[in-house]
Amino acid sequence: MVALLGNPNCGKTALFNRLTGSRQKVANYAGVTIERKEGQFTSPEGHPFRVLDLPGAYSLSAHTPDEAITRDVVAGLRAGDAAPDVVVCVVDATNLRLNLRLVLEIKRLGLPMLLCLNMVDVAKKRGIVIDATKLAQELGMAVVETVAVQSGGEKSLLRALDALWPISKTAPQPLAAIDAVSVEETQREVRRILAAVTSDPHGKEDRSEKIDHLVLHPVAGPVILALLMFLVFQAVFSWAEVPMDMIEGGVGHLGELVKEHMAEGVLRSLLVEGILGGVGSVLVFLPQILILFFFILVLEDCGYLPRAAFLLDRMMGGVGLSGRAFIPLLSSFACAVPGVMAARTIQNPRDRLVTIMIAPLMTCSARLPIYTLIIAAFIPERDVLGFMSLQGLVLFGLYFAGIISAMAVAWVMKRSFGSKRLQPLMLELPSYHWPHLQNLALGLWERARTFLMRVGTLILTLMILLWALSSFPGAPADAVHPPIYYSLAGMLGRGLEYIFAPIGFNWQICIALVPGMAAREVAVGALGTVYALSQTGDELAATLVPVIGGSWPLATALSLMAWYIFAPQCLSTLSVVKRETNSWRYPLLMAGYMFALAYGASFLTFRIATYFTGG
Ligand SMILES: Nc1nc2c(ncn2[C@@H]2O[C@H](COP(=O)(O)OP(=O)(O)OP(=O)(O)O)[C@@H](O)[C@H]2O)c(=O)[nH]1
Ligand SMILES: [Mg+2]
Repeated sequence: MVALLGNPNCGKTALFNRLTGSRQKVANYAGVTIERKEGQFTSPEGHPFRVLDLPGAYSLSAHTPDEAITRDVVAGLRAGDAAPDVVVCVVDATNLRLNLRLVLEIKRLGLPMLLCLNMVDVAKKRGIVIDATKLAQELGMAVVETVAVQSGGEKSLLRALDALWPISKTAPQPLAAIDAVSVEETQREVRRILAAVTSDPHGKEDRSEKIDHLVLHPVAGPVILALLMFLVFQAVFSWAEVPMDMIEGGVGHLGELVKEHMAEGVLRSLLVEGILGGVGSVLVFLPQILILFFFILVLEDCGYLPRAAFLLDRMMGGVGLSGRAFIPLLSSFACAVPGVMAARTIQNPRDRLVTIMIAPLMTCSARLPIYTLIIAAFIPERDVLGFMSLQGLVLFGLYFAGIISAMAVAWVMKRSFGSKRLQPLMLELPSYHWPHLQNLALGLWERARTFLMRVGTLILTLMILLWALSSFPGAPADAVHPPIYYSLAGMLGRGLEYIFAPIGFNWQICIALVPGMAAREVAVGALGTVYALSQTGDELAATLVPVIGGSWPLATALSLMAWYIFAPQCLSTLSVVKRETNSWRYPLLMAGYMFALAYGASFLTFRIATYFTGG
């Protein structure tokens, strides 16, 4: 077993992916990997290797939960995991000064070891010269140069691993032996080695500094950040229009085809109303999700994200959150599950807890379909001030409302959890680089795949289930309502209506809320099925937008949007919170406070909107 170890953001995962052909997440900021990941490969000489990718660590005296994973794995302290046979210590060649301390610490473990000077391409470009032979002598281990982002850039590492074969097992020294050496002593050693092997121990870089001068400027910085965010939401609406129309047209066409060629009956209803109506209405949101992720991936890969964290640190400090919370919160825009897990990189346990608790208030991508559906149905396609689309603006507002409420909740929680001390933000600012196209394409592909998998499995299953519940039992002979009204789902919806009528939800929406607990976007699919089945007579199953646009009052639409800003019911988030906090207390508290907020916000929205629209 080979373990890849090193400081955060030095390219361990990129190297792991290159060796094993896996597709673990690689991005240009510290703290991307937060779990141990295992893979395997066969070396050029045919030896089988197992390899571990680990979270980045600054030192073996772990300060955060993700660093602790790394420490425990290399020291062989993790249950069910033997200590690695070989440690490949990956270092960022442009930042040897910072990286060497960990190398020296790991060396004291006494395990067979290799040093991997990664990012030598960047180092060369910047004129940093490192004498690898000398470094190998100084450290007493083989040193290889790699470029983890180029195909073939891992060859030297493979050769070095083959040279170590066969590898015998060595037990690591106890960690106490490592802690015994003082930090000053280690630093002295680092300086001595640096002086011996490099011509330019500082490795200054001006391009990144120049960009930072503008991007981190106290006035220009926040303006740029705001503009960027704004651009993203505009793009989500305007760029997605054509592909969305195409998908919608395709699904509609398919429905027509089925109707033409199948006799009316249960199976046809399942296919058209259950599957195409439900799954199709979720599927159309693929383009918007991909556009949103295109931007997030580009920002991630070029190195802008930690700068944004830096800019927002003061704002977040105002509510008692550390800038460290930025990346977990940002990940939550994709889905709260990775967001909650990314909170492991936060040192202070209270900060970490507050970050976990507010992560689901960030608008996850599963909410995007609901928002855009309602916006498309109720917000006119108009320009504001000549250049902003009103729809994009409303979407921006909804995301913004999520952020503001998260900040408010954080403020309250910080107060009640009783933690006042604020940790200064210590964040490494990686150098900028152009996004790697391959990375980007892979990231988008992964996103599309996860989404389609979800649609094909979870959502499809729920849709079929919902269709069954909505179709049986059938309507009585003297029915005045569409058959779904008398079905099991109809009864459930009408039962829930007692609870939700005060906030303006009709029984159709109430039905959709239930499967929406498993996955929020299912609510949209469910509305698709419910309304397809609600139609009486021979009407064609029209697309959802005109149907709800014609049948809901505006106040209901606004109230539903407000509901989903908080949308308390996401089972996978609650279960990951249970896992990460190791108790039922916090997931229950989370569900409780979010339900209360959702109900309250919807109630207010509905009442105020009803008042103004004269309902
Ligand atoms: N130019 C260049 N870029 C690299 C190289 N290796 C990695 N990168 C980039 O460096 C960044 C960090 O890579 P990761 O593989 O995520 O780093 P990591 O060590 O796994 O980071 P953590 O998981 O946060 O500890 C990414 O943007 C990569 O594209 C390299 O050899 N050359
Ligand atoms: Mg990594």
